[in-house]
Amino acid sequence: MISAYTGTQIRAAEEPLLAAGMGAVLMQRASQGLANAVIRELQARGRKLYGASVAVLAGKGNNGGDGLFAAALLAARGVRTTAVLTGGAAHPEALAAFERAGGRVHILTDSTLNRLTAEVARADVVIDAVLGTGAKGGLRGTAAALAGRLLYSGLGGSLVVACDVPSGMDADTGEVHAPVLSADLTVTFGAAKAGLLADPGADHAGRVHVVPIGIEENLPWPALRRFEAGDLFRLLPRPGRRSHKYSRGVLGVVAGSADYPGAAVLACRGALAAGVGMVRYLGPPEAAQAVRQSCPEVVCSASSVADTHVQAWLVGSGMGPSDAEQLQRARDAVESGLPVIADAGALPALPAVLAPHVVLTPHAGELASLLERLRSIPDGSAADSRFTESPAAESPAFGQGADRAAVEAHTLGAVRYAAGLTEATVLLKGATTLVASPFQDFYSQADGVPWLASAGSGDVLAGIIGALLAQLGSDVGRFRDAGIDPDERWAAIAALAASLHGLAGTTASAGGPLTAGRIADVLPEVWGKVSTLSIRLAQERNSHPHPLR
Ligand SMILES: NC(=O)C1=CN([C@@H]2O[C@H](COP(=O)(O)OP(=O)(O)OC[C@H]3O[C@@H](n4cnc5c(N)ncnc54)[C@H](OP(=O)(O)O)[C@@H]3O)[C@@H](O)[C@H]2O)[C@@H](O)CC1
Ligand SMILES: [K+]
Repeated sequence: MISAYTGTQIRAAEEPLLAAGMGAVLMQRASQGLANAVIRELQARGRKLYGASVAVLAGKGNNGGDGLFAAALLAARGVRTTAVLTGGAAHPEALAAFERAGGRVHILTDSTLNRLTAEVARADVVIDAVLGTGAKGGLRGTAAALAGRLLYSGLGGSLVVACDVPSGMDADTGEVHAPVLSADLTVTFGAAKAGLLADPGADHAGRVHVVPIGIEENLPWPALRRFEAGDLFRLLPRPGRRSHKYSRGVLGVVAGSADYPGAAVLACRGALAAGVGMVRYLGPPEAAQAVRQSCPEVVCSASSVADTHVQAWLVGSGMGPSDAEQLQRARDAVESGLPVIADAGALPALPAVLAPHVVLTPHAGELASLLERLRSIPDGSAADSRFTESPAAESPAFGQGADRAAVEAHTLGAVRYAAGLTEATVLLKGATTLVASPFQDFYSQADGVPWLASAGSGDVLAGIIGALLAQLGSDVGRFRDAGIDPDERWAAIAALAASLHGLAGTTASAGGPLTAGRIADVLPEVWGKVSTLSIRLAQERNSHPHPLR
């Protein structure tokens, strides 16, 4: 499991060490880790250190200090190093060390902007050390102009390495203040920052590499977590010798419509591939017919929710506002008190306030609509009072209303806000999938590939979540043993499903396009390989000195 923290949490964890006079030691560890990472990248590209060129963009704070100390270490190894001071001043000791090591220093001003842009663009490696966790907002003035020009003209073959965070990215939330240099690699100190694991920050972070600096014991409960293969291996269900189809979990599926029978098929295929003991499908004849043809394993009927014995429900995929009977079933499923995954068409039809065992799975547009609907609920309901108390309500993105772009720019805030308002578990689909529990536990999974953005992919994900809810929903001990609060297991289950879906999508794509049905086809094989994968990742971690964790 990878744990990520806000910049504020990291700074608080540093505090006791700073008070003990260890600030310089922390910086030395950080800059050594950064320099090592740059050396590894150059060597991986077959470059000799002697003669390679590194440009460091250094702000006036400690982030710039890390960059300058790292560049000094590189200069001592024969790397040609140039520092561009973006804030006039620089961390004094780091600047002195850099100059002693033979680095060249330039001050960024309006008159040096053109020349320095060209010089930086020629470097083999650009270290972005303008702003770190102490930043307020994004790059300003000539620093913004330099970044803008580098982005506009392209950095050619330069490798961009962000020091701690890409400058202009909010370490807490992943929000970005343009212009931000997109990094190939972010070398981050102490622990991963939450913003690196949430879009749009993750878009700019590249690979994330954590350098331990000795604050680990002071870290609090993480702001965000990410499951890895080993966690999947530990948490995914496996049938016992005496298991039977009912004990392994039965999922009820209320999905599809006469217009969209395919959604019902894909949801059922996702569920079957994710190990559920049995699927019972309820829906209109057109969709039931399609399900029977594609999935003879599924038991189809037109009965009511009350008459159908299951452990969990999947509702909403492929349903529209005019599918009155299906929508009533969706509401009945939520009323039943059983775990529910509510997707697509069900989202606008459910009560405003739900419960943690209801998992909502909107994409950004659907989440914006949901937030708008909740905003318009009259009469100071419970949801309304939380709206004004929520930190996200202070954000211009949500205080004045939400649209798709606002949600995409503030994914972590949006998902947190939605979970708080609805009291449900909310999974926001995207390149990085975020899950928030109403108790404010967060997961981020990014196991997939862009090809997963295809029609029907979300229906398969709904099926996988439903299958895991049916199998794991009552298995409180499994989560407690893994250090997950049992009350938070719904978010963990949704994150596990998102991870499986991403891994299966990656396998189904094999570097090229995929169709949604293929995700379900390869899922059993991916599930089987999770244990092998977890062992391989553990081996890689042991051979790699500073893994992301
Ligand atoms: N604490 C430690 O011991 C360790 C810290 N570490 C490192 O320190 C980093 C945090 O350092 P930091 O706190 O100095 O803040 P940092 O991110 O460099 O920037 C703040 C500076 O920039 C300024 N500024 C602010 N916003 C601005 C803007 N938009 N545009 C322009 N300027 C802006 C602000 O000045 P102000 O405006 O407040 O006068 C201030 O001078 C952290 O990310 C990690 O890399 C590691 O070495 C481990 C040990
Ligand atoms: K930075």
